[in-house]
Formats: sequence, structure tokens, C-alpha cells
Amino acid sequence: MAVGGDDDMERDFAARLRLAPSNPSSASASASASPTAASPTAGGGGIAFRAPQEQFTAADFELGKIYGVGSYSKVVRARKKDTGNVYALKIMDKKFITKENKISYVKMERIVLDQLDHPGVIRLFFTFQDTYSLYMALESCEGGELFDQIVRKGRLSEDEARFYAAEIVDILEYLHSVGLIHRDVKPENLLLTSDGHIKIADFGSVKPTVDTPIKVLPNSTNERACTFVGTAAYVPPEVLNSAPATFGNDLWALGCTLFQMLSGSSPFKDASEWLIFQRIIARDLRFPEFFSDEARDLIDKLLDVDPTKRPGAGPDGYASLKKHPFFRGIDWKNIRKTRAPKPAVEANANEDEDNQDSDWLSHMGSAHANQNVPVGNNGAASSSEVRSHVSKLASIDSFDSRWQDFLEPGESVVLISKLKKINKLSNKKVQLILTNKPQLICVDPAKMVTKGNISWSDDPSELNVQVANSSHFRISTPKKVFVFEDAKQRAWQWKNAIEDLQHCQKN
Ligand SMILES: Nc1ncnc2c1ncn2[C@@H]1O[C@H](COP(=O)(O)OP(=O)(O)OP(=O)(O)O)[C@@H](O)[C@H]1O
Repeated sequence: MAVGGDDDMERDFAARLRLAPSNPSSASASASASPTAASPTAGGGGIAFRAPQEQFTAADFELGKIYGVGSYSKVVRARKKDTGNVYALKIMDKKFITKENKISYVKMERIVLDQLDHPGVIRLFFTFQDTYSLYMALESCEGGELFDQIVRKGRLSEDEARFYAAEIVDILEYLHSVGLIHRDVKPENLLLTSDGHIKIADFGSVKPTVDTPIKVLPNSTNERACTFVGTAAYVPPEVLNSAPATFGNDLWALGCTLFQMLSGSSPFKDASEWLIFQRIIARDLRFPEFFSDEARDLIDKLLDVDPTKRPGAGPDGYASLKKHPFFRGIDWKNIRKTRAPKPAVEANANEDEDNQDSDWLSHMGSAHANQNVPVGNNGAASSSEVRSHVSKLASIDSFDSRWQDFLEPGESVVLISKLKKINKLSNKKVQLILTNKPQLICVDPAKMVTKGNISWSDDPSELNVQVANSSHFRISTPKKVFVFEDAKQRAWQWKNAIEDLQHCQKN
């Protein structure tokens, strides 16, 4: 592209973001930025940000490992070469954001994070952009996701879950006190610091209330009022019935997260989003035997179908939640100074593609040994439900231009997921892409390189998929067995999509 074209693209994007900086090149941004800086002021065509818009480039940083890949971003560990400060650099592709209509999410996250000041909220230090990408330098959480702790430990002890739940309550109390509904509370967005404390990330779906003291761009208090945002398994029933967002949404998600910490899996699991929604609407909730009475009672109350009855949403605010017997012994004032549970660390990465024929369920960990939802074919969605879901997913995910590079001309995506590939000693994140060719391509999302294909065959004796539960499945070929975990619980979709393609090829 010509230089002029690049400049135009950058100007055009800045105009769309409408975030004209009033202090474009403040040199003061660093990992030790003052937490008491002034709030931004909207108006006059500019916003005075606490976290400035800088003139940096990616070359000013040493990029390290990928922390995570979101639906419209990649988050990378980055050390600023001159200061040595380490950040989590959230990198967003401008073309993708524009095409996917995510500009309002980016704006919201940027403006809101800029004003928040709580030890449990990821801090934003500065932003910058180049022709193709937007960058947000976030406080780095070295301890990974709460989700990984649950998977690694199988399930958490009641003491561990109580500590994390209390920190989440403390964070939600703060967010709600400043009139913000997070709307995407889930173990993947709850990150651990190096000393094991929780911080909440991902403010793209945040919804400000009309009386929020947080400065937001015009219309954001009523825009997307009744739109479904968030993640299927943690969505409350009233949102499925198009009710406007309330603080109760986050309290429901807290109930789901506490259930997941204690049991190893989310309370409303099924083969497809549609079936999950049916379970949520029916409040099909089954507690494992080993939950204490206090845990059961708290979760039961947080998962009340009436959002105003959830503890924390009533007239006495957070008092009723914090004095629930489950939290007995929590020192609320000093929660951030309390010693955090010892995190389970990831076993050393082992690149070897192990043959894993033996006992694949047991070495998947005990994470799912206590599932409340029965597994097996009973959980399968009907073929037509799955097919329509698959085509919906394909149409959504194949828009993501990042993956097009791995396809041949004319080839299109049938199903794509960010998965954990489970090996004996370690888990690896992979992007698995099923195409209409058909091909099953494994991409390393950190390096954006192909890790290889899973050999395709139309013959089920040479390529078959077995589902253990909605999040775990294995693909067996004569040479290798690949075990995957799909946090989005699409195991049955994978099986059905692959079998549908085998069937189509044969006929
Ligand atoms: N500050 C951070 N420190 C360490 N890891 C982080 C940080 N922020 C995000 N991550 C990792 O990156 C992943 C994606 O980040 P984030 O959720 O902000 O992206 P997104 O594109 O908004 O994702 P989503 O698909 O949930 O909307 C997170 O799930 C987490 O694993």
C-alpha cells in the first residue's frame, strides 16, 4: 500500500475512534504511573487521558510470550526496551475491528479502564497505534487465568474458592459502585497476579448505568441496551429474555464462576449454545454432593431467576453478600493483603505430540470428574441443530482474516476454535481449523505458524471423533490420538462437523 494510503487509513481510524489526545506525547507513562491521576474529561473535541496516547512503535518493545488470544485481540508480554517495564500489550488489528464492528468495544474498554482505580482491576498505562494495529499497554498478570487454575487443579478446595470469590466480590462491589456492569465475568477474564491475587480484565462489553460517574462517550449508556453480550455459559436468564442489563447480571456470573471453581465445570453445560440457553432458562441446576451447605446456599441465591433477589443486588447492597455464611472468616478490609492460595503451575511445555491411546479421560485431569451434567450421547444436540450452529459459527469465525492465510484459494472455514491440546505433560493452545476441502489444520496461535494437519480420511475407521463431555473430545487417526479441550464447549460440534464432512465426501 502507498504511504499516503497508510496515512489515510491511520487518520480514518483515529476519526472513527474519536479519541483525540490532549497530551499526545507524555513521557510519564510507566508501570509505576500514579494511580491518583485526574479523570479524563470528555468534550472540546479531546479527552485528557490518565493513560496517554503515545507515539511509540512495536519496535520499542521486546515481545515475549502470548498471554492469550481474544476474539478481537492478541495479548503479548512486552518489555519496553528503554525502561525495562513489563506490560501485557493488547494488540488489535484495525481492519478486523472495523470489519467486525468492534470499534465501540475498543473505545469503551479504553475510556473505562483509563478511569478505574482498584487493585483488582487491570491497569491501563498507555496506548499507541501504527498503520495496522492499536496497542493497549496493560498491567501484566503473570499468573494466568483463573480458568487455568481450575483446569490444572481439577477443582478448587472450598478455602481456595472462598478466597477467589471474595476478591471477585470486592472487585464487583467497586465496579457496581461506579455504575459499571462488566457483563463478561468468567474464569477466563479473571487473571492472577504473580502473587496469586485476582484482577479482572476485558472491559469491551462493559455497560455503564445512566448515573455512572465514569465519563463515557455519548450514547453508550443506552446503546446495546438489550443486546446479548458475554459468554453463553455465564449469561443470566433475563438477558436471554432481552431484559436490560443490571448489576444482577454480574452476580449471576459470579454464581456460575463459584460453581465452576468448586466443581471443575460450569453449572449450565451442554452440546451447543442453544441447549445451554435452554438449561439456563429452565434453571436446570444440579449440585454435586460434596458442596457444603453454605456454598450450595450462596450459589442457589446468586442464581436466583429474579436478578433483584441475588445477594448484592438488593437494597442493602453488598452487605448481604459479604455476610453470607460461605464468606465467614473473610477479612474484607484486608482481602488484597491476605495470603493468596498457592497457584498450580503449568507443567513444563513438551512439544512432543504424544500418542495418547491409554486412559485419555483420566490423564485429562480430574477437572471434569465431578461434572453435574451427565455426559455421553445423551448430551448430543440433534444433527440439524448442530449443522445450523456450525454454519453460524463458520460465518462468524471465517471473517477473521488472521486465519485466511492458512487456507488455500477458494477454501473456507467450516469450524474453528481456540482449543487446548492436552498432552501427557502439558497443555498447548492451538487454533484448530476445519475447512471445506476438507482439512484439519492445527495452528500455533502464539507464533501464527501451522503445527501440522491431522490426516483427513472419509473413513471413520481412520479418522474418528469421540466426545467425553461438552468440552473434551479426541480425534483418533491410525498414527496418533489428539486430545482437545474446548473452553467454549463445542466438543459435539466438532464431532458432528467432522462426521458431516466425511458423510458428504462419501456421497
Ligand atoms: N493484563 C493481562 N495480563 C496477562 N494476560 C492477559 C491480560 N489481559 C488479557 N490477557 C490474556 O489474553 C486473553 C484475551 O484478552 P481479552 O479477554 O482482553 O481479549 P478480548 O479480545 O477482549 O477477548 P474476548 O474474546 O474475551 O472478548 C485473556 O483471556 C487472558 O488470557
